[in-house]
Amino acid sequence: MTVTTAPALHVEGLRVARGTRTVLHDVRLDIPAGEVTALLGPNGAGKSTLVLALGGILRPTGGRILLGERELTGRRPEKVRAAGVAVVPEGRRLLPSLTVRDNLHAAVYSLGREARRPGVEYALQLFPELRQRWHTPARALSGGQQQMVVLAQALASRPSVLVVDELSLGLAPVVVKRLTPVLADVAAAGTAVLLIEQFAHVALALATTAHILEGGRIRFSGTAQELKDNPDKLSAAYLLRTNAEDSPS
Ligand SMILES: Nc1ncnc2c1ncn2[C@@H]1O[C@H](COP(=O)(O)OP(=O)(O)OP(=O)(O)O)[C@@H](O)[C@H]1O
Repeated sequence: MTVTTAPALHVEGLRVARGTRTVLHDVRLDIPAGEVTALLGPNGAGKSTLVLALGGILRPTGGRILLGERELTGRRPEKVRAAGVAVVPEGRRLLPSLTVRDNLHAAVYSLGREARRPGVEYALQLFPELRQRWHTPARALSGGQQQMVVLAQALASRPSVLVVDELSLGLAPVVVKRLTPVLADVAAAGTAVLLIEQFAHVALALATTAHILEGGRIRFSGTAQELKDNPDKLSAAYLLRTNAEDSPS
């Protein structure tokens, strides 16, 4: 596989408010090309807020977001996306009455004419199962297939950076096992992948570097191996759950 050197995403001193309350304080993260970085943390830690800020949906009140040398802070979502940062927010929905084909075509519509077809082809190489469901309306797909289309939509733009919020939420372990190698392959091909998970085992199995966000602050940054070797460093007990049956209902 050809490894390209995509720029890394750098987050420095990021501060983000929801309403009048600051929920992210001085967040610093590097998301390097060519690997998966995990961001773990309990409910309400601010993970989804960070994802929305990275995607340009929430405007930071302080700090910077850089793609390589390029300033993305305060840019609108379409500009962020055009710069090469694809964000899959938690619970992203497809257009239910549109087919897989039309959902994918809608996602690549804003790309240049030449990039559309190769983008869709690339996404279908990663998820060949979608060819069999090509003319199926999204509402008739299983949860796992819907998540595949959502990831395919993000990957069809061949992003330099892919941010995925709660990949495994609501999915059966067998489906998660199907999806996670795709993220590993995408990273191995040179993309910077940030995987946000409430359940540590999924993310730590893929990640090189891991961060723990708690109360809107980064409490740990180190190797994923360090967290696997020292589970006590995962400060919230439920981060240690090892399968979906343990998920809080
Ligand atoms: N729309 C909103 N308006 C005001 N406060 C919000 C809003 N959305 C989230 N918050 C608050 O911001 C903080 C961070 O929430 P966020 O959703 O980013 O956390 P999270 O780590 O993604 O948790 P979860 O896994 O539960 O989504 C929480 O205290 C939450 O109550």
